[in-house]
Amino acid sequence: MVTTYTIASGKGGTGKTTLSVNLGTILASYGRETYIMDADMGMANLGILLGLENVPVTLHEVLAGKAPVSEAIYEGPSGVKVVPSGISLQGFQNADPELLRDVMKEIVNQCDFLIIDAPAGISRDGVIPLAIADEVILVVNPELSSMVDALKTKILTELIGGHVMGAILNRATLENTEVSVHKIEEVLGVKVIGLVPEDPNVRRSAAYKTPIVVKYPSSPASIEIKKIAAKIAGVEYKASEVSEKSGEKFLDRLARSIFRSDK
Ligand SMILES: Nc1ncnc2c1ncn2[C@@H]1O[C@H](COP(=O)(O)OP(=O)(O)OP(=O)(O)O)[C@@H](O)[C@H]1O
Repeated sequence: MVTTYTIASGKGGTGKTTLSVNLGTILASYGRETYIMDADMGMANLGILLGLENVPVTLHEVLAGKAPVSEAIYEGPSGVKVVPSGISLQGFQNADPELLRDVMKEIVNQCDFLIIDAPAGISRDGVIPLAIADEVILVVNPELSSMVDALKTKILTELIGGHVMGAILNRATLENTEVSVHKIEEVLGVKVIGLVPEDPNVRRSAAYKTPIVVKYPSSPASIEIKKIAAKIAGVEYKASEVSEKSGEKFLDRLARSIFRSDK
């Protein structure tokens, strides 16, 4: 069974951390033992999104050989386990990304799912998460530049022996979408496994240091993230609330506009 997913993109700011935190939270809510690990060690913000920015031990200390991974595991919403990276530059400099594989192996032994939030770009610490995951999921924004960077990341992943499972189109809107799903699938050569709309509640929930799927579970982005998590877990997604069902009507319109054929 696939257990380790790296959420990557190439371009920065596409929504990797947001999706890692929220997918991890939903997978944990299914009662599956789920870990989220912040491999974006230079620009760590997974811990910040969950209010864990001041914890004493992080992945930095683990990768510097100063602490066992068991001391860097914290409990998040729905019982998801979180391994944050530290926010200090010194901590980043002391961390050896080569040890990431060993840390991952230790975690994989105790979980159903491990979600790795990868850094942007193709630095050494960015390449390792692409190689060690069972599957890489690319996060793409509806812009050509984002698609080009995702393509580079896909090529790199395959060069180093990794595998890309699919792409998530994040921050999709009805109005400004430079690329359709068809185009993304054609260019990247992978399936689009989800379409997450631009949603102001993503930022609002970040301000509350709470995943949107917890703070605003019926918001359009939450609904789509739940559908993606259901696909990953191999369970059927069921809209649970009336507001969730009405949110789906908007999402249907969005999907129709973005799935348009532009061959
Ligand atoms: N679907 C969305 N709707 C609205 N805002 C979003 C959405 N997804 C992400 N954002 C916002 O975009 C910004 C970048 O998101 P995030 O930090 O998750 O990206 P990232 O890819 O992890 O960034 P980095 O490459 O810097 O680590 C954040 O301010 C976040 O709130």
